[in-house]
Amino acid sequence: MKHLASLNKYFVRYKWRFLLGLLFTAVSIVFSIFQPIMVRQIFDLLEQNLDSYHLIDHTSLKTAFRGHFSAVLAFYGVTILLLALLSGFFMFLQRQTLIVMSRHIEYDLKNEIYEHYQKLHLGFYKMNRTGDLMSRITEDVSRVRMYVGPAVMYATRTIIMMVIILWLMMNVNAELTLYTLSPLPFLALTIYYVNRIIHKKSEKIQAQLSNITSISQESYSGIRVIKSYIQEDASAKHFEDASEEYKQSSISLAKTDALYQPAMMLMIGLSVIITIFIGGMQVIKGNITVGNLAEFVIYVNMLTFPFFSIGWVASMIQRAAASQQRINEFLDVQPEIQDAPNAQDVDIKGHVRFEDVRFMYTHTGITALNDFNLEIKPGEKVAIIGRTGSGKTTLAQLLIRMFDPQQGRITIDGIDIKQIPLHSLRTQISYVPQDVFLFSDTITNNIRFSTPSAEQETVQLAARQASVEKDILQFPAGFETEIGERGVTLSGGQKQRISIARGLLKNPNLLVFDDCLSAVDARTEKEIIGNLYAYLQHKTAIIITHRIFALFSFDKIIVLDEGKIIEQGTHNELLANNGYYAELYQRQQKNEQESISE
Ligand SMILES: Nc1ncnc2c1ncn2[C@@H]1O[C@H](COP(=O)(O)OP(=O)(O)OP(=O)(O)O)[C@@H](O)[C@H]1O
Repeated sequence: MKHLASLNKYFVRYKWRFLLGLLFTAVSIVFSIFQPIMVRQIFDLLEQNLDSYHLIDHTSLKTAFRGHFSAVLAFYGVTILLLALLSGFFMFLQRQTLIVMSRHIEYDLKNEIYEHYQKLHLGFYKMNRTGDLMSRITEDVSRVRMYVGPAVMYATRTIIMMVIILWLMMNVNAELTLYTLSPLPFLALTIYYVNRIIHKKSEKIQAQLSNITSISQESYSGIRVIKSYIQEDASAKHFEDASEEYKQSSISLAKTDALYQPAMMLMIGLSVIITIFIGGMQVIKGNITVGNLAEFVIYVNMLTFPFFSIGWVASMIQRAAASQQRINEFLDVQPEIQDAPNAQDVDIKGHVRFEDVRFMYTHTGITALNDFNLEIKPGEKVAIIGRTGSGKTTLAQLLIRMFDPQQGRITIDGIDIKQIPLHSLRTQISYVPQDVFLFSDTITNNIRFSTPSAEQETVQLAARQASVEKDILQFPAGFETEIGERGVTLSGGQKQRISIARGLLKNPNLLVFDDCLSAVDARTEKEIIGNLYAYLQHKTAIIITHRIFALFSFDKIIVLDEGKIIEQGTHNELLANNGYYAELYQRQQKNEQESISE
């Protein structure tokens, strides 16, 4: 329950709506309470006047009596109808305030979680599964909404109603009240337990349903592999098994559900029978009137829903508390990468230094960089080459502070990057990642992602510089072509070049290209390198690559192995060195010659 306390700030935020909702609830209940009182008065009137009516022996007097009595009854009937309408109207207002408030809270909470997710460091995403992140922002928030909306609404309704009705009943006859209410706590308990069983079963069904969804999603996206390995039958069997489990659980839930209503009706029926039986005896003894008995039967009916709500609300609160606990676990995680308190904006020129940097991925214990030192002067172009897993990407990630090194420091223009606000640092560095990620949107919007305010011409220029403009213009919708699941399927090389265009559009002084030409053919690679040469003239660039770009005259080439620099120098110096670089170069030359002769 303590976990739900973190939601109190929302009740404070929407206090007027909340208080108004409570007021409407109370008013609606008061109007509904008058109805049994009026019924009692009708019955009592009938009881008191029936004997006198029978004693009248004059026909015209009898007719006048009946006329008068009918008018009284009509008055009561209309009043009861009006009361019911008023009660219903205020109930409508109560839902309009409390349920609408819960929708506002749901919206705020989702945004709070989403914004928090955005601030969290990459390590957090490595530690938690995407499905888990998603279910907290969707399913858990929905359960919490059930608490801030319907549960709060029914709980307040129940409390107010029970207090008023119990007071009224006790005033009439305490003994009858106790007898009448005796089955109702069992009703609350039954509802509570049946609800728990239903929820457990529903959760199992939900998990099975998402399993079915992911099985089908995987088989649709992997349909080419399934077909090429002729695994259609196996795939169908896999789906059928999952569906069978789902069917069994759904049938089991339907059986429990079927118990729900009869159990409720049984308890209500029991209360009514007890009321009529014990109440009847009290009427005979003269302790209460027939009107009181009628009033009691209505009270019992009015109380059944509140008692039913107790069980329902209790299980709703339990589920919401568990969900809020899960949400709080994430909300309590502090981003490891944060702005230093004294961080100051700077205009980055591009003088980069790694000083004795050591970095280990804490969750795996892998040391990706060790005693790493490197200086890149403004305007220099540096290539980073090395075997797979040698730490090249890690180096780039450290520069844009996706992670912070455990030892040593990285400076830009002489300032420790921890002293530069994250936003300023990342705005002034273009990082073109190894894994291309394009959104299901138009090509223009994908390129513009790095600079939302960019003009269309600038977007087109960036595409030209990344040698992808011609490809884009071949599509009927050109730059407005939709890409992604329902749009055009791009080749790996086209995707990489769009990703490069996105990086170039930012036009910063410092750029990092992380192996982003791996899917591009040799001719296009030459073209892009030619374009980059002009583009990068006065900029600092780090180009991470598996291939040697002999055409690009790098100021420095760094060869990494197991997180350490094993060679560095210019192209010619490294060839003369006859080490890993020279070996890689010779292998590459040989491959190129072989492919030409083929
Ligand atoms: N997010 C991560 N969590 C844990 N370990 C990681 C992570 N990313 C990389 N590593 C490990 O750190 C080491 C360096 O990886 P890194 O990606 O920097 O190498 P790389 O030289 O860029 O490799 P490649 O050329 O294949 O991209 C590798 O052993 C890798 O397994």
